[in-house]
Order: sequence, then structure tokens, then C-alpha cells
Amino acid sequence: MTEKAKRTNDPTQWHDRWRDGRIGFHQPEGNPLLRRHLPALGLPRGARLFLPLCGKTGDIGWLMSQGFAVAGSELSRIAVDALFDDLGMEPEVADHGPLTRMSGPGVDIWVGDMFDLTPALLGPVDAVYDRAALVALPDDIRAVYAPHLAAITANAPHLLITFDYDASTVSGPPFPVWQDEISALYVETHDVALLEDAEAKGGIKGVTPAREQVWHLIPR
Ligand SMILES: C[S@@+](CC[C@H](N)C(=O)[O-])C[C@H]1O[C@@H](n2cnc3c(N)ncnc32)[C@H](O)[C@@H]1O
Repeated sequence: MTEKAKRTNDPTQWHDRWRDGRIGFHQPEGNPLLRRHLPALGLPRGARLFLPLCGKTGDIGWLMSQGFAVAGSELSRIAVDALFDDLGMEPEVADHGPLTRMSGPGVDIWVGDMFDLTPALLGPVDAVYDRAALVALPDDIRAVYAPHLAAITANAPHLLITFDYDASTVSGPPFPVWQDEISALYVETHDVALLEDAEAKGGIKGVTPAREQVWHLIPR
């Protein structure tokens, strides 16, 4: 990660949130939009999905129950320990420089800064599922994140979930991200197709109404 990126995506705020249990973004049952729109990617059973900034999302267990393999990256060891507890697995743990890999059958999570992940460490992936990852990052980091994500996943297709709301009413994360920005971020690698645009239940932090979009990023 560049020095600038380190300044604006301060890892301390995320570690503090996990330590204090301030994880309003977490969906224990996973996200219904994933279930509705994953078929758009046409992935065969056994395909491997990468979940950047994965937390301990219930989507991981659901994807595994559907016969997919999962790879993820997450800063917080607290989150990943809790994920493996939820999965009922005792992970194998291996250090790889600044990252720690925690693995079980069908799942590999890289603990540490996603910007330290390389294609060689991650291995081949068939698709990316980005929920509360791009939108968790401020705009200058999004500009670094998108090309890094495309590079480490060899421009795999994405299912991407974003929010759109009036940013003057509440401060992110999550940050509002709309089609023009997504198209610009992925201009070199993907075409962008909107799959759904719906009212976001509960708005943002219960304060401001929001819409939630599901995008299919199609490799060029
Ligand atoms: C808003 S949460 C979303 C988690 C998950 N995607 C979900 O849907 O529940 C963002 C997560 O990204 C993690 N994170 C933030 N910056 C990161 C980085 N540079 N590398 C890896 N994980 C990061 C945080 O610890 C946090 O768990």
C-alpha cells in the first residue's frame, strides 16, 4: 500500500471496530442480493470466488454450501477467528511475510492488508464478490483498490454491490459510489452492467435513505 493509502484507510479504525464489536455492516445470514444475482455470473460448481475485505460474512458459509470454493482477504484476525468459529472449522495457519493464511477445506482467508496480496499468493480465482468492500474505502483508496483487485484476480468477473445516497447527510463508510465512478475505476478491464437498483432497507446507519445497486463487471 502507498503511504497515502495508509494515511486515508487507517487500519486502526477497522481493528478498533472489530475489537469493540462496532460491526453494523455484518450480515450473519449473508446478503440476499448475492443469492438472487450470483447466477448471472454463470459459474460452474466448484468455481473459486474471491471476497476482498470479507469480514466474517455469512456469505462465505452460504457460498461453500452451494459447492463453491472461497478465498478472502481481511485485516482483522478477530474477524477471521470468528469466521472459522462460525464455519465450525479449525483452520490451518501459515505465515507469508506480512500476511497470514488461514485455511480449511474449500476456504482460504488472507489476514492482513489486501494491498500486500499478490496473484501468486492468492492463486487462480473465477470471480470476485465485492459487498461492502469498494464502498468501505474512501475515494482515493478506491482508485488504488480497483486496479489492484483486477490485477490479483486476472480481471475475473465481479458481482459488486454498492450504495447511493446523499453524502451531505451522513459520513461514510459506506461511501456512495455510482456507475460513472465504477466505469472509470474499471475502464481498462471490465464493462459494467446494472443488475438491480432497489431501496436499501434501513437506509444508511438508519439516518438517510439510500439505494443499493448490484452490478455485473464483465471482463473485456
Ligand atoms: C464494511 S466491512 C465489510 C465486511 C464484509 N465484506 C461484509 O460484507 O460483512 C469492511 C472490512 O474490510 C476490512 N478491511 C479494511 N481495510 C482493509 C484492507 N486494506 N485489507 C483487508 N481488509 C480490510 C475491515 O476490517 C472490515 O472487516
